[in-house]
Amino acid sequence: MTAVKHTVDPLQGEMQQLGSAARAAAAVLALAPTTQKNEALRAAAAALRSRVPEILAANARDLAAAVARGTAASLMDRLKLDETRVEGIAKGLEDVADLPDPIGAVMAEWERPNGLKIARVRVPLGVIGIIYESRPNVTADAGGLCLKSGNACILRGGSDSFESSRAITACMQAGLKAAGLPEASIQLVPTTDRAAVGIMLTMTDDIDVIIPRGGKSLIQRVAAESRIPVIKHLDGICHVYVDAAADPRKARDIVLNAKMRRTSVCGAAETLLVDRSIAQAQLPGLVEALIEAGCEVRGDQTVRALNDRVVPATPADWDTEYLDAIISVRVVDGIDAAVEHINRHGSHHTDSIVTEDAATAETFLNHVDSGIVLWNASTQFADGGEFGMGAEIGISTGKLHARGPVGAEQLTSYKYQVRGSGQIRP
Ligand SMILES: NC(=O)C1=CN([C@@H]2O[C@H](COP(=O)(O)OP(=O)(O)OC[C@H]3O[C@@H](n4cnc5c(N)ncnc54)[C@H](OP(=O)(O)O)[C@@H]3O)[C@@H](O)[C@H]2O)C=CC1
Ligand SMILES: N[C@@H](CCC(=O)OP(=O)(O)O)C(=O)O
Repeated sequence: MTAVKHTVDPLQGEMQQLGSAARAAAAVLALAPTTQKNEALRAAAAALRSRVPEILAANARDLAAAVARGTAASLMDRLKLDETRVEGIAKGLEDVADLPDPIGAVMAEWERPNGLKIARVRVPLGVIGIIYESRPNVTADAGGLCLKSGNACILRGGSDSFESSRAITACMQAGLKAAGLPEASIQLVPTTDRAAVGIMLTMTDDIDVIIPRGGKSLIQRVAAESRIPVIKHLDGICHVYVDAAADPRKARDIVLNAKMRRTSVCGAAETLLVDRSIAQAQLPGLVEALIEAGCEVRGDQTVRALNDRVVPATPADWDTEYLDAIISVRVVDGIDAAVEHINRHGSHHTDSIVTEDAATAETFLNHVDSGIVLWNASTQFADGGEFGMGAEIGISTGKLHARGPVGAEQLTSYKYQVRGSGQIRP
C-alpha cells in the first residue's frame, strides 16, 4: 500500500507559524504591565537611533529598486527615509510610550440591587493583521500602537518598502527583547508575495482583526476574501464645501491647503463644492489660486464658463481619488445638495464645510456620514497625530468598532468583570 503524502504549501506553513507565534505573544502582551510595554517602546526608539546606518542602507536598496521600476516621485517621497525621518519615527514611539495605557481602564462600573458589582474594562483585541502601503514609518507606528494596546501584530507593508520595514521591525523586536517581551509580538510577513495577504485573510484561528490600509485593489481583495472582521482604512474621496456664508479668505486658505499641502495623502481634498449663490463672486478666485498653485481643475459647465483653463469633468471625476494635483469642482444648490453629493460620492473619510453660519455648519456636521467632519478647517487634519493621539494606524473609513483616526484606544475591546458575594439568579 502506498503512503498518502500530505504536502503543505511552504508559504502557508510559514504564515501559520507566524500566526501561532503571534497568538502566543498576544497572551503575554495582554497582561504585560504598562511599564514593561513602555520600556519596550523606548528601547525600540533607542535601537532605531543606534541603527540609522543599517536602516538607511536598507532604505537605499528599496529606493534603488523603486527607481529601476520607474516609481512616481510622490511614491518615492513616501518611501524615502533620512536621518530626520528616522528620528521622527523614534520620537513617535516615545510619544506612544508617554500616552496613557488604555488596557485595564474601567470604562464604567455600577452595582446591582442584588449586590453584584459590574465593571466594563478595556482589553486588547488580540492579534491584528495590518496591510499597508510602502511607507516605512507605518511599520513602527502600527507596531508601537499595537504594543501599547497589548495586541500582537502581523505587519504586511508595501512591497516597495520591504527592506526598510524589515530593518525597522528588527528594531521593534530588539526593543521587545530588551524589555523581556516576546519578539513575536511584532512580526513582518517575510515575503512580498501577495499570496501571503490572501492567506492572512483566512487565518481565523490566529488573527482577530484585519486592518487594510490602501486603495481600490486592496479593497476589492479584502471584501471578496476576508474571513476575519475588518477595520477598513481605505481611500479618501474628501470634499470641501464652500457655503454661501463662507469667509472668502478662509475658503481660499482651506481649499488650497486641503488640496495642495500634500496631494498624496488620504486626507487630501479631491472635490470642491461651491454654493451657486456665491459661485460668480468666489469661484474665479478659488480656481485661479488652485491653477496658480499647479493644480489641474476639472469642472462642470458653470465652472468652465468662469475660466477657460478648467478641464471638463466627466461623471467618473466625482468618484475619483486622484492623490495628485488634480481637483474636481462642482457648483451645488445649497447645503442639502452638498450633503447629498458627499454622501453619494465620498468614501466616508473626511469632509469639510467653510461657512460663518453656525446653523448651516451644524447641519453639515450632523448630516455628512463620514468618520471626520470639519467646520472651517482643512481636510488634511485627518491624522491621529494632529488629533493628539500620538500616532495612528490610519483613518478608519468603516462604521463598526472604530471611525476616523485609530490610535491605541481604538485597538481595544472590553469585557465585563462581575464581582459577587455568592449571588444566585432566582
Ligand atoms: N484610510 C487611511 O488611513 C489611509 C488610506 N490610504 C489609501 O491608500 C491608497 C494609496 O496607497 P497605495 O500605495 O495605492 O495602496 P495600495 O492599495 O496599492 O497598497 C496598500 C497595500 O495593499 C497591498 N495590496 C494592494 N492590492 C492588493 C491585492 N490585490 N492583493 C494583495 N495585496 C494588495 C499592497 O501590496 P503591494 O505593495 O505588493 O502592492 C500594499 O501592501 C489611497 O487610496 C489612500 O487613500 C493610504 C494611507 C492611509
Ligand atoms: N494621516 C497621515 C498619514 C497619511 C498617509 O500616510 O498617507 P499616504 O501618503 O497615502 O501613505 C497624515 O495625514 O499625515
